[in-house]
Amino acid sequence: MILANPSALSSRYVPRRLPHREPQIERLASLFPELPKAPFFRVVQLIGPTGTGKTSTSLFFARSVEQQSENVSTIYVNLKSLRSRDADGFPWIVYTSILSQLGAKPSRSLSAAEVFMKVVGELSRRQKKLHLVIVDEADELTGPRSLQGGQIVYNLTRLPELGVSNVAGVIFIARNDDWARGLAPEEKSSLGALVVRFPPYTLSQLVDILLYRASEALASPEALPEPVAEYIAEITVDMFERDVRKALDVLLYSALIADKEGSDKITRLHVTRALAEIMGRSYLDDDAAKMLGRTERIVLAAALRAAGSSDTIYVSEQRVLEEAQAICERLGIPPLGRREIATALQRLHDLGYIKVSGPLKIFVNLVAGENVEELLLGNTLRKARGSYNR
Ligand SMILES: Nc1ncnc2c1ncn2[C@@H]1O[C@H](COP(=O)(O)OP(=O)(O)OP(=O)(O)O)[C@@H](O)[C@H]1O
Repeated sequence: MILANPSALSSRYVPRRLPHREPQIERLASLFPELPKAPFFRVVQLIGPTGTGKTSTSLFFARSVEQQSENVSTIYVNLKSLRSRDADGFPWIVYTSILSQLGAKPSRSLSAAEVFMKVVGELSRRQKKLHLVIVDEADELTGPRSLQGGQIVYNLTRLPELGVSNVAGVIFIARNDDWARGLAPEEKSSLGALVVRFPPYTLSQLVDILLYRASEALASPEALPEPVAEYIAEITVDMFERDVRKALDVLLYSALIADKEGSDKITRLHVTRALAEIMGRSYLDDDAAKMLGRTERIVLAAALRAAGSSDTIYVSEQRVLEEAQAICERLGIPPLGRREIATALQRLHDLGYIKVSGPLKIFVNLVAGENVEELLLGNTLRKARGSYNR
């Protein structure tokens, strides 16, 4: 089996190394220089788009501090997974989650404010321990939740003022700076200005990360040839806004497909098939086909033909153009102009049948039955024959 250690590709797994996140880890360490000894309370924000390693970096840092001293203990809350529809109930759930991580039993009869005071009491009671609080998906806190919702940011950032001396700090993780804009003014000011930024990974960084993660999860390094890792990285840049989580999902699915086939390595074809599964391709039926104009039908049929005869997931605009002219010739109609084809491609992109990432990269995001050409071109063909017969 290629996939020797699938859990090493799971989203909860924090790897032993985080290539290309060394600067962020060092910056975090520099913001908490006293750890794992005496605490000096700090509030830090980790900001960056999806899949840039924010959560992993925070947990990696926490783990390295915990390894230096058994007195250090991390409290991690993910606000998305605790999300509650009831804004008033939300802080109660958050404080309750913190309380249970401190080993105390929450009680339903307490209000959110009372549970928070219990958290303060528990922290003060555990003087031998030094805590680091990580609040992930902090974007969930903005707006009414922060104001009506028990002022979670306000409370957590004022722990020292409440007499808690054994919390080293709170790390808030969010996707962009806007999250703080929705906070109440007093909460915003308590956040301070310590921000660690997470820029999206570059293509070559994605390749490095894929090869490293594959080395932990796959049976041998040969199971993921470098050109295939580059191919996954390219797809991640073009289609998934450089989100490394998506790259790892494609790697995991590709490895599963390769294993099912009994292959000893992952190929581009496995990646292509994995991608189709992940993207949940659209399905073209009769009704959907009726919504398309004649040029769009011809161009879509051309893109499907080009994709069918290609060994990569992309086709170029030039290949679509050649196929489209061949179809026009067969239909006995004048060839389509470049501009006409470009407009049709844009509309097909807007409808989600294809994804255009430049003239060389058109991905056909469509599953079609065997009769797809009849579905797309049947009418045009019959009309063309009719006018020919007349
Ligand atoms: N530099 C890296 N090296 C190895 N794996 C990484 C690296 N960065 C991220 N990953 C992996 O990518 C996945 C997503 O990372 P993580 O959850 O840390 O991103 P995030 O920025 O917090 O995303 P989100 O904003 O969606 O929560 C995880 O499985 C993580 O282990």
